[in-house]
Amino acid sequence: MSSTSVIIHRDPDVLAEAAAARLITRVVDAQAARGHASVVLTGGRIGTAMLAAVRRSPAHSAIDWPRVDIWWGDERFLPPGDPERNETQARDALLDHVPIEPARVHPMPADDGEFAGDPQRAAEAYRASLAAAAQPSADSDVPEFDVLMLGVGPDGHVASLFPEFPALYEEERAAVAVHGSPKPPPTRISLTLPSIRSAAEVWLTVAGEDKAAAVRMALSGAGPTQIPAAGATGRHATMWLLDQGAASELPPGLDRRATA
Ligand SMILES: O=C(O)[C@H](O)[C@@H](O)[C@H](O)[C@H](O)COP(=O)(O)O
Repeated sequence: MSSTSVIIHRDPDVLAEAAAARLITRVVDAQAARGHASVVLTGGRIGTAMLAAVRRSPAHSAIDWPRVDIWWGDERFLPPGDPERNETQARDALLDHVPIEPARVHPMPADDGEFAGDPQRAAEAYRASLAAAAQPSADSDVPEFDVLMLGVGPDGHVASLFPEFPALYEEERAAVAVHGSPKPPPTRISLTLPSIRSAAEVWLTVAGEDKAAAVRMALSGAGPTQIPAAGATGRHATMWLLDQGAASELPPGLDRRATA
């Protein structure tokens, strides 16, 4: 049975720091329990700010970084090293500053080499990477993700799953190419809802009043086709980590303030 928690922080900076502390603790606990940890990163401002907060935290040394696997929930299909790529921003914010094993960082392919101009083939390759890392006994085509991080757009999108887009209806493939994204750049690769839902915990980290309506709808029963964030639930836990702006339209009873 999955639980849903809503935790509200004063502002985006406190949200990023608090989410970073929560992530450090969750990774340390996962490593204590099963010897390693598998984390799925998100792009976007708050997702990247959170990674920078992990880097700044002295507690990040409590993580056994060589035993962490890093995946992505989505990626902008751009050339390697493009500053707009989620991988580039995650490396700048955190991954290039911790002793992580390069082979355990699994970026989605860039628009380059054998994948140049072919996001479908890039998505296929990422599906193969996910499947190769899946536990044979788990009868799954993705690894056991301990924490899957997501940002949320004003339209309720998560990863690169946008309202009414075909990728939302994908029930088989773990990752797909997305064309015509309303959020630039237009071509992306994204995990699908079944992959997202396979994670033990899904954390939706959301800041800003422009997201308040999407947050309200997602937590008030909207369907995932209209509000994809509504479909982003974890097997054991779904955590909505919000700042006061993103929480400003929450219905009564869903309003649990973590800080004044
Ligand atoms: O590649 C991306 O753009 C992200 O994965 C996307 O899903 C992002 O998380 C949301 O759009 C929220 O972005 P902000 O936190 O910047 O509002």
